[in-house]
Amino acid sequence: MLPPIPYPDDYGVSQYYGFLPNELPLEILPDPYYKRWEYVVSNLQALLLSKRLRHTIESLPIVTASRLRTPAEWRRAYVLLSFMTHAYIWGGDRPEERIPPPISIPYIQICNHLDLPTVATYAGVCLWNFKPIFPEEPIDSLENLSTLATFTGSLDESWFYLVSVAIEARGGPTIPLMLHAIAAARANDSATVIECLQVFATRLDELGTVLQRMYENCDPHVFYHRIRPFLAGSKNMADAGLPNGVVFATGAGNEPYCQYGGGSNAQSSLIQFFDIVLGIEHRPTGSQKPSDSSTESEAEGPTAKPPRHNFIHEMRSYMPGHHRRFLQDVSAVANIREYVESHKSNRSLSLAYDASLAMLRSLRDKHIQLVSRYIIVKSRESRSHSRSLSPLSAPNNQPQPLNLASASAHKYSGPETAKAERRRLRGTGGTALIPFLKQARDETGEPAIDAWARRILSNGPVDSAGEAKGFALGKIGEHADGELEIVGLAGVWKMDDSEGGLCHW
Ligand code: HEM
Ligand SMILES: N[C@@H](CC(=O)c1ccccc1NC=O)C(=O)O
Repeated sequence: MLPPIPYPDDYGVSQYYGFLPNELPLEILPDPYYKRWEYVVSNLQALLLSKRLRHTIESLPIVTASRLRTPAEWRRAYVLLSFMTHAYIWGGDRPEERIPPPISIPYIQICNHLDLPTVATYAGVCLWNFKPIFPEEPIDSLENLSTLATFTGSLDESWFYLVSVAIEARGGPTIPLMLHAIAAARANDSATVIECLQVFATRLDELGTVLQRMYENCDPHVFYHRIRPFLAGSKNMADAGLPNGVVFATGAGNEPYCQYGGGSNAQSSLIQFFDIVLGIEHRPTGSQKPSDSSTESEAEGPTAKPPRHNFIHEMRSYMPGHHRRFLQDVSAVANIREYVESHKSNRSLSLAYDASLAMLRSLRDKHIQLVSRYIIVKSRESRSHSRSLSPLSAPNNQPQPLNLASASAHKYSGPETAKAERRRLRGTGGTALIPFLKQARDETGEPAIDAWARRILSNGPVDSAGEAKGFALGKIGEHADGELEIVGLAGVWKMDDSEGGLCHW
């Protein structure tokens, strides 16, 4: 018996808005018991700039989660506590590692309830932190979206979150669409699978267009120096002044240090849903695609290495529990890749599938460009700027603040070492940025390459013009020395007999 195809409503996933809540986020908690949280968050920017934020939070009366009622209230409370916690940690001259009881106590309760870690995740800053400008109009357009909470009060920060909200809203309808495709593949209804894949590819293409609207209102300088520092977590933050992580002090005594990665769009269940339905596998960062023979020995041999860090999978533990379980259950039924591979002669099916892969890959390409402009370029600029200032030219010759949020995204301490730069160029989860993102992009094209490789091996590769026979997305050519080369979605592949066939070049 095949497992049932998950029904989105059972997991708090909307048929229309996907992982955005079906009911709009609350703009305010209705119970006046929580009014002080609301006051603090609505004045966050002023409290931060005037350096009154920490004292204000320390002086709050302790209120617990006991009066939260509806799911929307729990989500609003998570947003409020996430913003307060990050403002508290990063909103001073130095980061503060001890979170005081007025926020620790309710934050732990709320996160337990929602099955989330005690850190500002993508759900807290994006999914549950928006409102439509005109409530009767659709939320899948940036023109109709506004944010609820921000650290800086800037349009740049709002826009940074809202681009993701618009992507989630525009991508939401692909969830029922692709679940329908899974059901159609089960029923061997290839015409429906093709139709769904075609609509899916078009939608993915639209999401790329929305992604590129980031440049319109989010300035890379503001992002890198003013916004990003507040989104940092407590993991790998020694350079920023949190060598051990943070402690959520509840008054019980002996509370442990904990370390969590900061917010990241890698925590978006929607993007992971795309990978899952298309059968895209993401390997641990830095590991090659195993050949059939090497898998076994790697897993079981006497010199078996411990499994490597798989950042994308780890990010599922930063998703709300319901969403994480939805992805798990969709993984158990995802059959499209297998269906396409077992119907190789159906060219329309392969084309529609490969087009979806190509669109998702192109989304990742656009994203890499965004990361270069918003992080890599900005971080290099800061480095050359700090080189041009000698440490002795600092005002009053005082040690410079370690704080990520008030100064810039890395500490000022004179010329930076190569090691420090490498560290800084890691994402919120400590991944070596560009290689990680490029690997994720390349893995997106792999199922298409696999399908080509198999077809080539069984059918013979090229026609007289050196073009692939009927392959839309790759070109196959023969070099003068007789070597076969395929320029595919994921790069260049060559036939190498010593490697046992087609291999990535
Ligand atoms: C200025 C805007 C953005 C910047 C600077 C940025 C930066 C990053 C960074 C540094 C990572 C590496 C993982 C980490 O450490 O967090 C990442 C991952 C990721 N980002 Fe973004 N991001 C931005 C916007 C977006 C948006 C709007 C999307 C929505 C499609 C997105 C989707 C992803 C995904 C899916 C990953 C995981 C890697 C993958 O699956 O390819 N990002 N981003
Ligand atoms: N990973 C990004 C941060 C990031 O993408 C992000 C963080 C919190 C909420 C949303 C995010 N992404 C895009 O809207 C960074 O390292 O700067």
